[in-house]
Amino acid sequence: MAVGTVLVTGGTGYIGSFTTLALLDNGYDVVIVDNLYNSSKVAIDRIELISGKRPAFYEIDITNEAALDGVLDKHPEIDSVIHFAALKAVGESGLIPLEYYRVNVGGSIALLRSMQKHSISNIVFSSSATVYGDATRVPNMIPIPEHCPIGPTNTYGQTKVMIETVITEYLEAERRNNKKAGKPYEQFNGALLRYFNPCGAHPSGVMGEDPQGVPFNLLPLLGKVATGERAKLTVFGDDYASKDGTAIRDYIHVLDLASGHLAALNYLREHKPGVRAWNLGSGRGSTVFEMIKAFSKVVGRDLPYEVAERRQGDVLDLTANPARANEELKWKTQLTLEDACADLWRWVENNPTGYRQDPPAELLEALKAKKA
Ligand SMILES: O=c1ccn([C@@H]2O[C@H](COP(=O)(O)OP(=O)(O)O[C@H]3O[C@H](CO)[C@H](O)[C@H](O)[C@H]3O)[C@@H](O)[C@H]2O)c(=O)[nH]1
Repeated sequence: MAVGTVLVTGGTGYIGSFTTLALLDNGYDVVIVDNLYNSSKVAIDRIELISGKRPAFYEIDITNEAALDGVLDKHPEIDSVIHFAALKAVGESGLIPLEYYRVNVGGSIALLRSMQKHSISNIVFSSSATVYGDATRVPNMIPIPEHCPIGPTNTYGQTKVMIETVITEYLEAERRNNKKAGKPYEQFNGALLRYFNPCGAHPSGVMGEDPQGVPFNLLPLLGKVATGERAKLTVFGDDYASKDGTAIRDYIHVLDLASGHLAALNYLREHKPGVRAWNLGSGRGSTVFEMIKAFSKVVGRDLPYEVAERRQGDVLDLTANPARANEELKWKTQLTLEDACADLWRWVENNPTGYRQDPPAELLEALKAKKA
């Protein structure tokens, strides 16, 4: 029998698909809802290829409360939710803020309302380190602990803060109201997972990030330079107060990030802590130049770049203090930057069009041999 059944919203996306894989590999059953806006259904085939298990899937928009109700009616076995479904492009969020609030905040409210109607009371939420904004504005806050003051610098980050607030106030009210009425209340629990910079792919080379449009994150762009799809990388600013002038981020392998979700879910179920935020990062900062060097090394040649102006809204340093997750969730990153670069390159080199083509036969053979 399954350990439990989890509704994963946005489960065909990059982090959602890897978390689904981690859940299936650890005895959970999974039901995915996703509108495929920035993802592909093929991710489900790859999850099955690797895990031997297929999650249930419903093509549903997170803002459609009636449709969510329908899925929860059909799956009374669902006892927890991991919520990824959202729009996530920082630049775009400033251009169409209403759409970001409608989908991200409105979608989360629809989900919580549907959960409430179906007495599902555990939620793990995909938040972001972007809620901290420029942590260098506060003395002694790098590496960033969870008590660092919140201060997002863009609309996308603002939606994450608002969703954290909605989840917190909702769950705390449920606990309070039920306690007052003499009813059980400890079942209402929430994890706010603030991720730093997710990267990497599955080591098999058959599963990775497959954004539908033009990527805007550093590592996917470096991948495109390596395959020749882009002539060079543009480095956004070399006049930051870092050792080489480029900005510092805490890059975390997507497999580690996925296991962080599993650890948080297990913690909620076991310890019933109410609502709690955890940073998911490695605690190690790397500059843009260090990333170019690390990725060039796995590709086997120097990747071309040019330095341009800083990108608007970028901050000097987003490095996690992951001590709380290390201690409470008994979770810490296991994989290195070199692992992430090697796995990303294997994915990109073998699947230049992402999920739009089958992976090479030799990768499938290797996967089969490994499973046998
Ligand atoms: O072409 C590029 C792309 C990025 N960078 C630099 O590389 C670093 C990382 O940039 P990413 O766009 O990969 O990541 P961000 O730190 O900007 O973004 C992360 O934080 C964001 C909020 O700040 C969102 O949460 C986003 O999903 C998450 O990946 C930054 O210093 C950026 O300036 C470049 O130099 N050139």
